[in-house]
Amino acid sequence: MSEAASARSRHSSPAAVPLGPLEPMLRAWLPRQRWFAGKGRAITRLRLVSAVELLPPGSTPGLLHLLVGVDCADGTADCYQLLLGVRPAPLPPGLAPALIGHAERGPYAGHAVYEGLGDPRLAALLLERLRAPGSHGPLRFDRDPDAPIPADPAPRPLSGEQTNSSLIYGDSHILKVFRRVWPGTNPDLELPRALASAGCARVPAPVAWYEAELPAGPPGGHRTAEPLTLGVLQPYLRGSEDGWQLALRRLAAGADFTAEAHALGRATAEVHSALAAALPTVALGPAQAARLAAGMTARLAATVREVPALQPFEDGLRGAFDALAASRGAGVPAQRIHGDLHLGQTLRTADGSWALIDFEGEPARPLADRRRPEPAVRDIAGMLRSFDYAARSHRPFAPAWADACRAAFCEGYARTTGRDPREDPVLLRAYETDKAVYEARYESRHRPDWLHVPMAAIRRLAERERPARRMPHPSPPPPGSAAPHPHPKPPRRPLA
Ligand SMILES: Nc1ncnc2c1ncn2[C@@H]1O[C@H](COP(=O)(O)OP(=O)(O)O)[C@@H](O)[C@H]1O
Ligand SMILES: O=P(O)(O)O[C@H]1O[C@H](CO)[C@@H](O[C@H]2O[C@H](CO)[C@@H](O)[C@H](O)[C@H]2O)[C@H](O)[C@H]1O
Repeated sequence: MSEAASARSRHSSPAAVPLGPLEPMLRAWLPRQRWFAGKGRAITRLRLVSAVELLPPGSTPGLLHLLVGVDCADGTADCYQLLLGVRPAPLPPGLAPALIGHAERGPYAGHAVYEGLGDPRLAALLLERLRAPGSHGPLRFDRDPDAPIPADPAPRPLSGEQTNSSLIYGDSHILKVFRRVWPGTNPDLELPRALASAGCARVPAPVAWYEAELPAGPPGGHRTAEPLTLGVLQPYLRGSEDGWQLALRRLAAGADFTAEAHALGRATAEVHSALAAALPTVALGPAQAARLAAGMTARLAATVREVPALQPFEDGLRGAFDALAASRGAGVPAQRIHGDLHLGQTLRTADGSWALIDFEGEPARPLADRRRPEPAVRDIAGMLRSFDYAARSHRPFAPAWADACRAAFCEGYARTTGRDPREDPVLLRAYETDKAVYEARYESRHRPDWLHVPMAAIRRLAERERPARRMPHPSPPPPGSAAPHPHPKPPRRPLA
């Protein structure tokens, strides 16, 4: 792309860049975006944190990279990454759906401003930047020098529900553009890089990435020189299907999923073992267990305020967290984990193996929390909840299917690590409860029609029943990581 090759970039200081004319259109557009986290909160102010023209002023199209601070009436302040295309109005028909608005004054007067990722020319320019690393104002583009990136593959935006925005390039690579950004390396770059260095092939290895260095830090963050991770390019696993879609297809066909769940348990265990070997681990003692339980309890209280349907169950749910604090941690290892593991974060690849993706952690949690070591059971609880989600999205609800998958997943996990997660029932129940509470808030904010799914789990988890009765008792752990293990059988009793 000749434009890209010859492009200069211009970094303007916040004071010099007029967000003013763009502000009204962005105020209207931002809350409509799937990735906008401030839904339901009134925006009080937009602030320009950084602006870089990635093509020389006057280029057609122009590409404006913005970091925009969004202040809300409830006192929250987030920072979002926007890539805006700028062209003289009107937009070509193919770009019409990407329109954000028309600038009436300022340097872009008479221009249409649109979602730049929807423009193949601008998407191609972004890849060029990643192919030829270097700095553009506060933006720094990096790549793994040993990993080839093809020139000019056709880009297309990934459709579907997403926390961020992704572009697929010629079916060979996928670029995730983070939307809400924080100071500090995003675990979705940090952990896959660590896993790649450790030789773990279960996770696509980042081949290029870009960051921003803002000496003053963005709004809502500390004043820090820590870079903000903005995007990661990784190989696209062509012909793969995500675990959620696969599970739903199996359910619709009345088919078993336990072999896949078992293999998924093994894949998860492999990733956990590699992360534990590559990055620091700590043993959970009384103070850490109390801190974890306090965090879960606080999250429950905050969620009850936001989702009143939870209120009748609050005491029962809190019991799971009290039990965690009372367990005093028991020396359980805490390590870096995936942090938001569910079926939609798994890909069954063309060769039939499982890969894990999206190590960002729960998008609503502060980055510092997400980068803290935690018991691996947190991920296991996430996946167990996901089997329940799948079974509940099927009519009629298929509890035995979910139970069998949950048991198979734990057995697969145990086969690789030698420890069955069900041997830690207090921890597992606390994490499952915390996840269901998170899901209630997530669904009430993003997909109210789905709220009944976590609510069903909440009713079950709030019963003050002994946790050991929740899942079939594990078979004795195999005497070594490589020990053969019989194929999992469905439990006799449904869990729901
Ligand atoms: N390496 C990959 N190969 C193939 N598809 C991928 C890959 N990474 C992500 N995807 C697809 O993109 C979707 C969104 O990716 P994800 O990392 O979960 O983004 P987000 O954080 O925005 O939710 C996934 O559900 C999956 O379908
Ligand atoms: O966007 P992410 O994939 O990072 O994760 C968020 O969205 C998920 C939904 O898309 C949400 O997952 C919940 O719904 C799934 C079914 O759509 C289900 O498999 C998960 O178990 C359930 O938690 C996830 O919690 C949220 O962080």
